[in-house]
Amino acid sequence: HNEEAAAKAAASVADTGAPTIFDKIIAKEIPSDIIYEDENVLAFRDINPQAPVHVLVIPKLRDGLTTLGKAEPRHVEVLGQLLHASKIVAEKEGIFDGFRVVINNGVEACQSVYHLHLHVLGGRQMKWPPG
Ligand SMILES: CCNC(=O)OC[C@H]1O[C@@H](n2cnc3c(=O)[nH]c(N)nc32)[C@H](O)[C@@H]1O
Repeated sequence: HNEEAAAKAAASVADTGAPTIFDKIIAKEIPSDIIYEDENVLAFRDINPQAPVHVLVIPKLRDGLTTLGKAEPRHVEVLGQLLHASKIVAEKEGIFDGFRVVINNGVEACQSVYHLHLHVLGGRQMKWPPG
């Protein structure tokens, strides 16, 4: 029970709505290996890949979307755009026949950057259940 309380406390501290490193990537203030970009979405390689292909797909305008848990009806369009962009990334990366899309929500899910992002993973045999 203590673990749960600690995780909840950590999540509340982590999810402050403060700017994140992803703002600098969106603004092209720091470099990233961009795989796909349109008006609303940016997809770039993860700096610490957990598979041969590991790409992050994020909304360019955060609009309160620090985590999936903060999604509101006004976010439905961009949530769909993120999923569609994930499919485009899988096609571009040649992993269409085997890819995983992961959203980590909160500290217990190991979310570390509080700007909603989808992980597109592939290029190796995945396991189930995930850890
Ligand atoms: C651990 C999963 N939970 C999570 O929250 O994922 C956040 C993801 O963002 C990645 N990342 C962090 N900083 C940077 C950065 O400056 N550049 C890039 N290209 N990726 C970054 C990190 O490796 C992690 O997989």
